[in-house]
Amino acid sequence: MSGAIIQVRGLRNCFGAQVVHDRLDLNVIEGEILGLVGGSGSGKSVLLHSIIGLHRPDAGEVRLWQQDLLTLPTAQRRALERRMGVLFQNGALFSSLTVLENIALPLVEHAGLNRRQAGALADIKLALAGLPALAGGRYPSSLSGGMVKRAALARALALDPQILFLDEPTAGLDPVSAAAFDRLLLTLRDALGLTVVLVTHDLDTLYACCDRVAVLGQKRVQAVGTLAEVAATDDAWIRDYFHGPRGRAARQAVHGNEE
Ligand SMILES: Nc1ncnc2c1ncn2[C@@H]1O[C@H](COP(=O)(O)OP(=O)(O)OP(=O)(O)O)[C@@H](O)[C@H]1O
Repeated sequence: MSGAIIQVRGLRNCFGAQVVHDRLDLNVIEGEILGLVGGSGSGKSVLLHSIIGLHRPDAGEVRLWQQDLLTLPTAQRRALERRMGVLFQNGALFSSLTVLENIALPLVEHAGLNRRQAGALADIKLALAGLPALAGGRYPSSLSGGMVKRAALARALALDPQILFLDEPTAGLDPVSAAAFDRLLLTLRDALGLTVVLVTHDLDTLYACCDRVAVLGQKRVQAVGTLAEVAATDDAWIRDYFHGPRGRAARQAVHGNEE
């Protein structure tokens, strides 16, 4: 792992009188899978949206590859955006398009491919996300939850991003599908050299996939480091989260009973 590919400095986000983030700092290291965790409403999604330029912070700075997305001229901003893939919480696929058309869309719109070329590449992304070719002709509403996540992942990978952002990718999946998604993520990271930022409540995903974890709370990053480092932090929420029954079960599933 080399330097920080994402630097968040002094981030402040407010909605009316509600302060969600205040002087929040975070680094994401190239090649890592970083898990973002924290209680409901701690601002994980708002942080993700701030990083990808969907939400303009009230103060502070987000630098991606040393550049501030929000101050770049449009063409440069678009170029930087193409280096990021995003899987939103509900998949956010267009319901009136087939899965293949959903994946091909960014290739037509942002990479300037014709429909035939985009379709051929979309087929490859579909396979990369572990979906059978037949799924390409189906509409999102006819897919299982796990397949929707994979279709959304295929679309997020359409433009060969270097950073992948995932907002609760395993939410709503049964444990077997969630574990399969975790394995797919690790395979893709290793094969494609991706950097991954992952918002999750899923302790199994954290233990199975993440190199580091950042815990949001009290408007900041309360702790960041390896799972072992973060789990050892003296903080009430972290203690309950990592050392409660679910945390113990997730840790044992990966490490056995050695602790
Ligand atoms: N567009 C908005 N307008 C007003 N308030 C917002 C908006 N977006 C987020 N918030 C508020 O900001 C806070 C943080 O929201 P966010 O969705 O980032 O939390 P989260 O940590 O992702 O929560 P969860 O784990 O429940 O998904 C919440 O109190 C939310 O109501």
